[in-house]
Amino acid sequence: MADYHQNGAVATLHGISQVPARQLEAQLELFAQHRKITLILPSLYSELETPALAGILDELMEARYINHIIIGLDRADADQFDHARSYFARLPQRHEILWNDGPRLREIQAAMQNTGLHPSEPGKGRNVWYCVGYALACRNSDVVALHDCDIVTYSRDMLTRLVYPVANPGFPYQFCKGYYPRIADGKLNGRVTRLLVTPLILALQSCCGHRDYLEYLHGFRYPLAGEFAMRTAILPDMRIPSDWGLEIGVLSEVWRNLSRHAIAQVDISDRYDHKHQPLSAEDATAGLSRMSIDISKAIFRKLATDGVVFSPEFFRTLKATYYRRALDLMEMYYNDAKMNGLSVDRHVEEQTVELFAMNIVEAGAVFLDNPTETPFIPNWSRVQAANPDLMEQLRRAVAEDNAVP
Ligand SMILES: O=C(O)[C@H](O)COP(=O)(O)O
Repeated sequence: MADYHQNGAVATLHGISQVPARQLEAQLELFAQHRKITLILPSLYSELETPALAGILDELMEARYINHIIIGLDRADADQFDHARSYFARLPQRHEILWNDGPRLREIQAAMQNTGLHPSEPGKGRNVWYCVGYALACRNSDVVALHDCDIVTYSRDMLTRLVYPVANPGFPYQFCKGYYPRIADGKLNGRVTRLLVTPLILALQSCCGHRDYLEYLHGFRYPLAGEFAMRTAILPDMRIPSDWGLEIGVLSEVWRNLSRHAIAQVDISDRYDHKHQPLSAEDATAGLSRMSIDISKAIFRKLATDGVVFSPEFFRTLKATYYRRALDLMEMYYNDAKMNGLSVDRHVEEQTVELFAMNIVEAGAVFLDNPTETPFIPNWSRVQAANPDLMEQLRRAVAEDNAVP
């Protein structure tokens, strides 16, 4: 049974739903006549070979309220790009593929490198950043939504609910983040959200005292959800992290740029499952281990800009506080899972918490040792100022790549 609790930090739009999904969709189709909606899909070529993306396309074919779909394609050679073009051809909406590894976009990336504004590392952040630049260059959208391409439990109702709050002209929201429980095969998932982000925020609240930013972050029911929608007008000023801090980085940018009254989160599904990354306990440069370090750094950096002073002693105390909080939460997750007929492996969860505790100290050390590190890719307003032609070059390059042979 869904509740209707509001935490006061950001508006929460629940899934108590007495409104049939098709009715919500019909309303959205009306709003979409005046607020054009673009969907960004950051994808790896390998995802085209999965049933998850095929299922997403089946659903998107019926999403008539979407005006334009922009697919950011990473790790594809020429043959794979050709295959991607025929793969996505069944979408009835206008759509283009950004072939990030193709010669035309490579040339643009090289030109960007000369201005010193190029994203430092490849990955989802860079992919999304180019898609955002292309969406702005097209000048044909009022709302932009984004979601991952590995969602196994996808239905277009998720997209409808995600977009609705920013497309409805009667609502004040400029940014909306999705939330849901990550459960599958009788298991409680969402390991980084449950075992790192929530206890880390609680520990930081204990160590730093009250901070509006921490209260805001804690208000999100699934802060790592990759599903969000926003008014296009806020995109040019948004800096996007190139590493795994993408989701937290976007929330931080929204906190900096918008009033709280303009921010919402929405229940988009009763159940969510996706591709699971390995924990990668042996290798801190991969899997959830790397993710936990990038996310911790993203939060520390944001707090530093809010005046928090860090030291090695602080991080030692934080680690101890985090560990205690995480163990307390583990108990709660365990009992919650049990009562709902789900399972949680307490031993594995505890090992995960031990790894995350070490990674918090590691992230703190990296933060202290690299005071000038900026993993943010510059926002498009700055890129426009540095190179006013770039957006148009990007638009032309994508048009040529996608032109019928
Ligand atoms: O959301 C998360 O916590 C991470 O993406 C990991 O998710 P998983 O445990 O469901 O793989």
